[in-house]
Amino acid sequence: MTPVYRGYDQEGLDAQYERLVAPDSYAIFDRWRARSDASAAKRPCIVDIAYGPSEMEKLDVFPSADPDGPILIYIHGGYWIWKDKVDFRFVAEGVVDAGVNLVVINYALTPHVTMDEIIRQVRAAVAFTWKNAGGVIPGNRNRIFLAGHSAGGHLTAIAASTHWQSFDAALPPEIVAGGLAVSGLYDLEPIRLSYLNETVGLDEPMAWRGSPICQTKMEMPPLTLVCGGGESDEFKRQQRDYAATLERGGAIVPTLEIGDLHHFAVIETIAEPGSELNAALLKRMAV
Ligand SMILES: N[C@@H](CC(=O)c1ccccc1NC=O)C(=O)O
Repeated sequence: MTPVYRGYDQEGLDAQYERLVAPDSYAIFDRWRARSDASAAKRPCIVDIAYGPSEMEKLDVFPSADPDGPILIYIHGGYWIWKDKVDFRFVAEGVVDAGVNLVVINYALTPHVTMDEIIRQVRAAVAFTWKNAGGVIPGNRNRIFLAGHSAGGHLTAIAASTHWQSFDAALPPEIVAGGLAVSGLYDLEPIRLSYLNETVGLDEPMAWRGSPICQTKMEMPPLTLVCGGGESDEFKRQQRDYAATLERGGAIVPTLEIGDLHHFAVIETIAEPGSELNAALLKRMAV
């Protein structure tokens, strides 16, 4: 065998970042969509607000009963290739009744755009939310939190490391109060070396620029990291290594590996009041 990354050969590395981790993956995706449709049908929802000029730069807002409550920006996963905000409206079930104003964002996908462009779009969504909080987006702009799963966990962490005044001189130094990343990718180098890169299209400098583990900043907003105990060794390794890197910088990083849940099971529990993941999220937002 020819080692490609950390002792894994190509097949071994690809297996660590497998597409469909559960035998019933497609049934799970159908259930997410059905729960999302039901969730949108039963509560107020403002859909497809443009946060930028391109087709995919749109977000949906689920207002809570507290227009001065926190704002949670949810960033969906799908290895930067698949999925859409409409698949993750079910997240509202876990947060809106607790007084959190939920924003679920879309972003363009690879190979149509580069990772650099996806990161720019997510940053633009966060900046738009800060500028419009208390206006078109209900909620308190001093309490903007980020959460995301998988590729969305990656985008949560990289957005948390943004130098906002370099991104947009009109912004203050910090506009994010904290974040929670579920099953995130914090190191893109193994992604660049895997089968995923045929579509994701990273080169070495872009993988480095886009890796949260390489891009921590001073005074990061506090992050909580969560994954399932049943995820692949690489997902668990990514979480451990990123937490250790942030902790070397002086941060306190609550870290959870939940039960034996797999990659798709863990995110579903975000919508269950009282679950470990839901409790960790509400705690991060102090609600
Ligand atoms: N591979 C799956 C999607 C996928 O990987 C995924 C879907 C939803 C949430 C997270 C995912 N994985 C990482 O971002 C598919 O083929 O649709």
